[in-house]
Amino acid sequence: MTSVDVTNLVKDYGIRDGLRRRDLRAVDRVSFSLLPRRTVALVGESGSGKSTIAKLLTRLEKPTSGRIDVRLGDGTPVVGSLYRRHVQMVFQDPFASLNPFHSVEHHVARPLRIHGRTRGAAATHERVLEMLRRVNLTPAEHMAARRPHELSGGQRQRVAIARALAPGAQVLVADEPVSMLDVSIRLGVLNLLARLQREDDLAVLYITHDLATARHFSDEILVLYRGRVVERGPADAVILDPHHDYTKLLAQAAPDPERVGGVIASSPVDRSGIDNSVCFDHHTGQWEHIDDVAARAGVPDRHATEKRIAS
Ligand SMILES: Nc1ncnc2c1ncn2[C@@H]1O[C@H](COP(=O)(O)OP(=O)(O)OP(=O)(O)O)[C@@H](O)[C@H]1O
Repeated sequence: MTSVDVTNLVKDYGIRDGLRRRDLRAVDRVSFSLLPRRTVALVGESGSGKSTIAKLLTRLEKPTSGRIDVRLGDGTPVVGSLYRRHVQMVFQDPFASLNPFHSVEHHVARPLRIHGRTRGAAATHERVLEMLRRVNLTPAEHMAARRPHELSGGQRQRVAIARALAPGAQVLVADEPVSMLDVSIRLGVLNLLARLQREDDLAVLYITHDLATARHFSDEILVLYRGRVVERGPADAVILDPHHDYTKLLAQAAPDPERVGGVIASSPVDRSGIDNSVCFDHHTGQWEHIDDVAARAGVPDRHATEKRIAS
């Protein structure tokens, strides 16, 4: 069982501003923990920093500062190539994330070989079929021989999930995993992720625009606004009793929080006066300034976090 502690994560990108260059802070002192069998949802609009956090967790980007500590159940740090095996990502676009020239079998077999999970062609083939059955891509022999263009979006995303789990991943970062899929099949893919999570004791970070699925499929929600966490707490509390003006705005923009696919409106809404220097924490029932949250996060208290999330 693997868990992740993210502490005061910061990511600055150098951007061109007219003739000058300046830093844009995409992620500002974000802290959270991912625990086995638990899902944390990161919600926020486009540009709030969600994908940047996913890239930092999966080492596609390097943090400017802050820590990401991945540990096994006994506390052993997960580093180097083991990190890549343990922490895997499911991307938003199942059309772009699979290579059109390779078969389904190739996509799932590759991580098995790279991470030394199977020995020999026969064992690898068997494991590929097993993974395909686990994600309900059957008959597995038939599906293994298909190429991505022969599959629907939902089937492709199942291949992407099988590929992510093949190396024995314990931490799954799912970046808008269903937003490009037909609304009618979204629930099926999310239910599949939930089942795999239970079976493999996965720690999941679920990144989404969709408050309804965030509520149904996560234990904890972090609301991100311009790189900072402005509200956090148990999923129901954040959605049913939002405190921060930004969360309220998201909840209003989502037409029906009970309906899966109730996506946050992408049209511009008035954000004047919204303050991302304060965060409401439903666990403590208190508002805190980001400087105070960040100062406390520097001294992580895992036990308290676990107890809070479990309660
Ligand atoms: N490589 C980059 N170079 C410069 N700026 C970047 C880069 N990647 C992201 N940003 C900026 O960082 C901020 C956060 O972007 P990010 O993609 O993390 O947001 P997001 O919430 O995931 O949005 P979306 O849902 O559209 O992916 C944005 O202002 C974005 O323009």
